[in-house]
Amino acid sequence: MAHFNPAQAQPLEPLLDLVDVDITRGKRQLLCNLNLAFNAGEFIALAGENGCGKSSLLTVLGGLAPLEKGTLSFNGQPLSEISLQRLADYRAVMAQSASTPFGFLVDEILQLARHHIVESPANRHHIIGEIAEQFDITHLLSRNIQTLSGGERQRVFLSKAILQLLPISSHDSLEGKLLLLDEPTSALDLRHQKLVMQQLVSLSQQGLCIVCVSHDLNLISPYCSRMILLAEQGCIADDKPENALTIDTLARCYHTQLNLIRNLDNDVFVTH
Ligand SMILES: Nc1ncnc2c1ncn2[C@@H]1O[C@H](COP(=O)(O)OP(=O)(O)OP(=O)(O)O)[C@@H](O)[C@H]1O
Repeated sequence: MAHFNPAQAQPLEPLLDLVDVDITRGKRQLLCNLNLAFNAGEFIALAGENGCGKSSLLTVLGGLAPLEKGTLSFNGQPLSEISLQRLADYRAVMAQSASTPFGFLVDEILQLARHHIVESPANRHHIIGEIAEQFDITHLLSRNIQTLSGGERQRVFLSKAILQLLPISSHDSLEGKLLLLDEPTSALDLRHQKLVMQQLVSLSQQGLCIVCVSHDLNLISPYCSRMILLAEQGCIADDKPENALTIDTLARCYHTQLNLIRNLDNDVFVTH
């Protein structure tokens, strides 16, 4: 896969540009006058307390919910003007409780992810096989999705979202594409948490922009390139994780006293 170097890239505009956006759900204004820009090759963690609007923001970023106020452009074009069919080539979303009401086989679900891509069956089989190996689901390919454990299912739906975006040729870059993940590691054991984080870093190094909602700050901090903390109806920190996470931002986010430990590499760890 082509290697993407963000330092060499000189994008004229961000991949995703959010200007003065409000998000309201029911009678509650969740986010107000939000301004954010996301670029190719970034791995961005999105954190904040329960109910602050992370999933709602993700659905807006993915073009799955209309904008009430503000503008949102994707690759320089208003997101609302891009058809869902075309959007499927450029952005994939993994919802918090991704599931299916039908008893598909895992392999069938992964094949569905590439239905919009014109490629040979052999190519499709090869790419699915590679991703299945990377996310440790090869042994699950012939299983009924409804019989899988929570963590197994989570790895299948994460693989599906990634397969939707992978180019036909491994020589093509993932630059210009966006992966939106809502708590993709919440059901994973330690080995699979680490495996998923390493794979996400690798994909972002190939140019993919990843926005990942997570409550597990200690898991994601050493891997993400940027951390956004949502609180007080907006973004209260947007920086490298070691700068975004402070006693003050954590207290504003979670309304409780938390402690921070820094290691020699300046990685930060949050403790109670
Ligand atoms: N359709 C809806 N109607 C009314 N309220 C809604 C609707 N959708 C979401 N909400 C409310 O909006 C708030 C934000 O929800 P959202 O799912 O975005 O939060 P979140 O930050 O992702 O939370 P969590 O960490 O618990 O996943 C919540 O209080 C939720 O109850």
